[in-house]
Amino acid sequence: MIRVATASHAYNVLFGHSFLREAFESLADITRTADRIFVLTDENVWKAQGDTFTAAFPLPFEVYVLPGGEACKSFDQYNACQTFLLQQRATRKSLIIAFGGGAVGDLSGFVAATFMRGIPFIQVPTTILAHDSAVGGKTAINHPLGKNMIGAFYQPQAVVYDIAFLKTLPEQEIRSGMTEVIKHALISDEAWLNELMSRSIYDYSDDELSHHLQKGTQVKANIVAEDETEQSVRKYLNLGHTYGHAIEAASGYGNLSHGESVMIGLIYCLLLSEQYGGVTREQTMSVYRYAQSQRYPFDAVAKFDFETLLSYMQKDKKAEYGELQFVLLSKIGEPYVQKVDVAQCQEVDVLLRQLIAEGSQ
Ligand SMILES: NC(=O)c1ccc[n+]([C@@H]2O[C@H](COP(=O)([O-])OP(=O)(O)OC[C@H]3O[C@@H](n4cnc5c(N)ncnc54)[C@H](O)[C@@H]3O)[C@@H](O)[C@H]2O)c1
Ligand SMILES: O=C(O)C(=O)C[C@@H](O)[C@H](O)[C@H](O)COP(=O)(O)O
Ligand SMILES: [Zn+2]
Repeated sequence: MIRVATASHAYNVLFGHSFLREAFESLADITRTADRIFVLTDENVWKAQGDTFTAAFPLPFEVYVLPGGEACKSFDQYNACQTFLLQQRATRKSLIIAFGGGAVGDLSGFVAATFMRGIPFIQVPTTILAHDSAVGGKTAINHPLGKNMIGAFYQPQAVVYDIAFLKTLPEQEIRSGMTEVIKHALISDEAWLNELMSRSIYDYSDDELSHHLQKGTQVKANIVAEDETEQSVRKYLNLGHTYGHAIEAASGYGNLSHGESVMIGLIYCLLLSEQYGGVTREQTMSVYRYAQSQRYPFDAVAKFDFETLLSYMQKDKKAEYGELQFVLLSKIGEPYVQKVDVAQCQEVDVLLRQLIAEGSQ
């Protein structure tokens, strides 16, 4: 169990294998005050894991099934959830369960944050990536002009992480989720990064994966306990996301996964960090070569010109007074925030494209 003690609310992240029933029985203090329970999920999750959820969940519930993946983080789906809750006569005493990956979690959290000005919710993550998204209370939907542009900081009452749900994840989602694990290592611990890079992300046993997910969750829990609303150190969790979100948004939400896009952004940030005397080219290359060997889709960068990516980067939530801010590394494990001008941004974009072109020859 990991305790997440944010300024607004403290809660637990429970880890286990096939333990949904026990986990929810242990959360009776939270569930007993709920007049109704509404499970929000998406069609892929419900198809892959709905029967298991239904068999194990110990209380009566209604379910609302959203379109699969990133498509559910839209204004239309947000509105559809609110309509469903109103038609079902949900009240301020109702409880939402977000059963799915980061997309379902982000949308459901925002629905919970705003329905009747806020009702409780519990995260039940079903992806590797959601060791990150289910913790820390960033909830959001996308806008065509930018990723996660509309949202709220709103903490769950608890997170129930049942590793058994990960068994049906497709390869692309293993890759996507492991990016955030690697990000957590990059901002906290070089030895852990090297340990991760000594193995294929596709070969972990349940216990090994659970170990890395708990380490990642702990890194995140420590940071959000210090800075819930991203005034300072929480920005470090955004390593790779300025360029990564731009790639993700430019590719049309859902075409490149979040983690695949962020991995491209991580290499961009390592190249940028080099320019400030942080990491060495050798270190950048070892992460890049590792990511290539794990089939991250670096070729996608060639589909977008720098100006298109820049227009998205300029809407990044870390940008202040018209200036771009990147999270960089002074060394592996030591992040900091740096203002970067457009010319330098472009220079590094060129470097990244060169690296990718050389790598694909
Ligand atoms: N709030 C945060 O702090 C935070 C952190 C990181 C990422 N995010 C957000 O999370 C989202 C990405 O989350 P994600 O990677 O979990 O993607 P996702 O929720 O889109 O899930 C990925 C795909 O896998 C399917 N899926 C999920 N669980 C499955 C399972 N167990 N078996 C089979 N299929 C399954 C989904 O339907 C979807 O098609 C992005 O929108 C990103 O912006 C938020
Ligand atoms: O929790 C955070 O803080 C993060 O930045 C975690 C990121 O992995 C996540 O993708 C987050 O949603 C990005 O936030 P945004 O503020 O850039 O939309
Ligand atoms: Zn992310």
